[in-house]
Amino acid sequence: MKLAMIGFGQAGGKIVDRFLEYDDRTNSGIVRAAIAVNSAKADLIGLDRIPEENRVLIGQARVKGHGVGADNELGAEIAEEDIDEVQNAIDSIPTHEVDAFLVVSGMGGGTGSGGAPVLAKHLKRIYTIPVYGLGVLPGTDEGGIYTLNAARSFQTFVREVDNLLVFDNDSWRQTGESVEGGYEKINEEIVKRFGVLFGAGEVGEGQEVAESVVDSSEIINTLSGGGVSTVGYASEEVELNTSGGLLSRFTGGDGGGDDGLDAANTTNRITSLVRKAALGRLTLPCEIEGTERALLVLSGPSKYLNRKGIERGRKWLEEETGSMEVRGGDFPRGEPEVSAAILLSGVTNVPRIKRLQQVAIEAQDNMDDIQEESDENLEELVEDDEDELEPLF
Ligand SMILES: Nc1nc2c(ncn2[C@@H]2O[C@H](COP(=O)(O)OP(=O)(O)OP(=O)(O)O)[C@@H](O)[C@H]2O)c(=O)[nH]1
Repeated sequence: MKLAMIGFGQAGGKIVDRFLEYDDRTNSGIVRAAIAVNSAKADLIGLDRIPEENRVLIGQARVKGHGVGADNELGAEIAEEDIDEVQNAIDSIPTHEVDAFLVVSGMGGGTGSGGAPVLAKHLKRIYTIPVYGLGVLPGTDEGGIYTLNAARSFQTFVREVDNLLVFDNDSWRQTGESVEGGYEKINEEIVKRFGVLFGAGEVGEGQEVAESVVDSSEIINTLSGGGVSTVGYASEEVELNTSGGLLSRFTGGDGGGDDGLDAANTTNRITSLVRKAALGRLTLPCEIEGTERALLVLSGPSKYLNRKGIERGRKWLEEETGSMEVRGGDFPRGEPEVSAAILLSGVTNVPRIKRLQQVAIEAQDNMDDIQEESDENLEELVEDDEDELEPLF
C-alpha cells in the first residue's frame, strides 16, 4: 500500500522520519511522500530524512517558531489559520499514485494533538482516498495536561479520520530508560508493526516478486467502517545456512522434504505465531473479543508460508474476536524472519480509552486550573526564546 504520510508535531515528524528509514532499509516502498508540519522550528530542523521543502512551519505569527507549549486549542487554531501552507506542500504529492493518507501525531502535546484532526478534516473534504490517523497516546506519568490533551484529541481525531490506528506509549515505556533513548526504541517498534502491515502487497525494488494474497484493497476494506484499530505482531528468525539456503529455527530445519521443511510443522508454527501476535502486547492493549474486522498478514520467505497455516490462524482469529470479517493472506518477502501482523479494526473494549473518556468528562469541572497551567507553559516558552532562532532554511 502506498501512503502519503504527514507527521504533525514533534512525535509525528520523528515517526514519519523513521518510516522513511524503514522503507530504505527493507525496500518496502510504502512511503510515497513524507511531509512534516510543526509550530516549532527546532523540531523541523532536527529531522533527518523528510525533504526540507516538505517541512512546513505553521503559526509563526502567533508563536514565532517556538511551539505551542502543549496548548491543544492553540494547536488547532494555528492549523486552521495556516492550512493553506500545509496544502501547498501536499500539492507537490502525486496523489493519484497514493492509496491513502496517514496523518501521524502524538496526542499529548499541543501542535499535533490540536492540528492533526484539523488536517484530517481538511484532507477528507478535498480528496477521495481514505485518510487514516496514527495517534500516539502519552505515558500516564507525563502529567495531567498531556492526558487531557489526549482525551480531547482522541475524540476529534477519531471522528475526522476513516480509521484511527493507535499506539499507546504507556504500555511500551521501559522503566530506567532515558526519554529520548526510550522513544528511539518505541519508534522502531511502531514502524516495524505498521510497516509490515502497510507493506503487504507492495513490492519494493529488488524484492522477491511473488504472488501475494494480501493487497491494499484488503487493508482498506478492513479499515473501512472506521473506529479505532490496534496491531499485534510476532516474529521468529529464520537463518541462512552455509550453502546459502534458508535453514530455520521456525520449522526446526532438520529434515522432512527436499528443502528441509515439514508442512505440518510449518502449519503448527504459523498457528502459534498468530496466537502470540494476537495475545501478546498490542499497539493499543484491549480485549480482542468484540473486534469488528481483522486482517492477518503472514510475511517471510515463501517456503515458510503455507495456506493451511494461514487459514487455521484466520479461523482461530474469527473464533477469538467473534468477527465474521477476518481476512488473511501471505506476503512473501526475502527477509530472514517469518512474522505475523494482525490488524484489529473497530475494537470496542479498550481500558485506556475508557479512562481517557472519563478524564474528558472530569476535566469540565476543573477547566480553570488546566487553562492556567497551559498559559504558564506558553509564557515560559516565549520568554525563554527572546533571541530569534536562525531562519530555518
Ligand atoms: N512514540 C513516541 N512518542 C513521542 C515521541 N516524542 C514525543 N512523544 C509523545 O508525544 C506527545 C506529544 O509530544 P510532541 O509531539 O512533542 O508535541 P507537539 O505535538 O510537537 O506539541 P508541542 O510540543 O506542545 O508544540 C508526548 O506527550 C509523548 O507522549 C516520540 O519520538 N515517539
